[in-house]
Amino acid sequence: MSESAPTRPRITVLAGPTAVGKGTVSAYIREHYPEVELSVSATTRDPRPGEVDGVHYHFVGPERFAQMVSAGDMLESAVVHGRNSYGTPRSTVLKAADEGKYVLLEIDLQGARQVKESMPDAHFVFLAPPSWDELVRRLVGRGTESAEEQQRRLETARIELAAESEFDVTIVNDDVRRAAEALVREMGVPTAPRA
Ligand SMILES: Nc1ncnc2c1ncn2[C@@H]1O[C@H](COP(=O)(O)OP(=O)(O)OP(=O)(O)O)[C@@H](O)[C@H]1O
Ligand SMILES: Nc1nc2c(ncn2[C@@H]2O[C@H](COP(=O)(O)O)[C@@H](O)[C@H]2O)c(=O)[nH]1
Repeated sequence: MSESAPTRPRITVLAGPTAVGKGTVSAYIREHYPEVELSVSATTRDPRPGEVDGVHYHFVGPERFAQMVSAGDMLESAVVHGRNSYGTPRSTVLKAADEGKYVLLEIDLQGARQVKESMPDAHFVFLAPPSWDELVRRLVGRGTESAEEQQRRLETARIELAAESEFDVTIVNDDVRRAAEALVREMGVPTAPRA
């Protein structure tokens, strides 16, 4: 019997409600799995303290963002929480995928739906909170948004939680390391037990 052909890594899309821990899980993967290519999105939102341009996001103005969209430079883009624009630069994602890298996109539900249209073979992972109360605790505890913005994000969160069944798999983020290790396994990244 002939050996089966090696499978190429699929692009993985990670979505989930605000403050569930997508960024925290991605940061764990950045630190522990440098072979994973984390897509760096463009956004019109202002940087939070500690966020680095080109690492966490490409921080751009609304005009530059609109130019990128109209030039077809975005794989997907959306206005998230009714306020700022976010988008995935197409060329870096496709180049990394062509090179056979494990690519991870951390994006919102609208973006995930757009990627599903253009790349139905991608792998769609939903990150869920242990409970609604814990989600609220994390959002408030992060302390990066005003009370008004927190309210807006929680309204979006209700919509995003209702869309969980659109995803291939759900990972509950009850523990960052456990959730991140589950995600890299879902991505097919070779893993070794870690101390
Ligand atoms: N497993 C966890 N247990 C406890 N706290 C967590 C866990 N994962 C993340 N957090 C905390 O929850 C807060 C929100 O996490 P994070 O910013 O990563 O969420 P996010 O999903 O990227 O949010 P957003 O969509 O709003 O950008 C942070 O303060 C983070 O430290
Ligand atoms: N559709 C897209 N959504 C994105 C992208 N990059 C991030 N996001 C999502 O936006 C919200 C808010 O992020 P925050 O950093 O302001 O808290 C969150 O759900 C992200 O996943 C993107 O390129 N496209």
